[in-house]
Amino acid sequence: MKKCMVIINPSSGKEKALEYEKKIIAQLHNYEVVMKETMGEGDATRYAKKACDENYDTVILVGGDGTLNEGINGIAEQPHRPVVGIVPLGTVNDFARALNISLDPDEAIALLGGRTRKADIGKVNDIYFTNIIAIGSLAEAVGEVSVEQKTSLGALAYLFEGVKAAIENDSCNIVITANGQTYKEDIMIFICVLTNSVGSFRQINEDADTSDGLLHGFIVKSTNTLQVVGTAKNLITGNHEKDDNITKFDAQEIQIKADQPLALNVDGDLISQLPAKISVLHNHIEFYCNN
Ligand SMILES: Nc1ncnc2c1ncn2[C@@H]1O[C@H](COP(=O)(O)OP(=O)(O)OP(=O)(O)O)[C@@H](O)[C@H]1O
Repeated sequence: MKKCMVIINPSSGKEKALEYEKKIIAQLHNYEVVMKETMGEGDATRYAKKACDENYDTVILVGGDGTLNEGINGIAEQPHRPVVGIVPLGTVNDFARALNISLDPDEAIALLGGRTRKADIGKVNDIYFTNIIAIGSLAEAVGEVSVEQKTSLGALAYLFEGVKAAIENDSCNIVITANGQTYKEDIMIFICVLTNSVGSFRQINEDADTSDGLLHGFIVKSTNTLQVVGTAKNLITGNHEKDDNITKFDAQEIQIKADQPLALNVDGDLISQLPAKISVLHNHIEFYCNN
């Protein structure tokens, strides 16, 4: 019988994640299912790695983008990589959106065990990511949103922190190298994205596909308070070309350094620091999805 490990973060989904346990087991009735509950940081990584070591066929990650990122970090390095299922219970769920997985948990559960598609996985230094790397004061502010804020405010928590950081407008100097070209910029934010869903905005990186083998980089220059709102709007609505403060490029590898200590926001959490080497692992993991 095929083996499936279900990794549930009970703190996600407004703390209702465990309610889906029975439905997942019913959906995967032809699998031997082992349930694991995370207690805190690193658990999803450890359980997912164990599933690879023990040749599980499938790993289901039940939680938000944080749980997904941790699970992928347990799988990406391993020679045997199970098919991954996602039950998205986060506030943003960018990767699930990009793979066309319903944000309705019941509909997402109905996809488990069905059609699959391979997707690219990003690597920054020795950490893996599914969706985004961000650098700059805005990226730091978003990374500092607490689990409690997200539980009570949902996506608004990100909006509050983002607006606060944009108004304070702390800039930083970074050097980015990609495709043999070097950009030395005073930035408000730099983002490197794999998919077409960025903080749930779908127009920023509309043409990207989860399996295009590319990193999509956006350098947003630091600007004066008057221009900040216009530039943010142009970024969000995909009007990059008409805004001199935004430079967009695609690459397979990006190197970034700075002369000051700068945190790296990886899939929504501050978990590393510059310097960074970012690369893409093409079609590296197979996911249950609707495509
Ligand atoms: N039992 C638990 N109680 C509290 N926190 C937990 C528990 N298990 C895991 N965590 C933590 O939850 C975080 C991940 O939460 P989640 O999956 O909701 O992602 P998220 O990044 O908060 O998602 P989103 O931003 O989309 O809401 C990780 O930091 C992890 O360490």
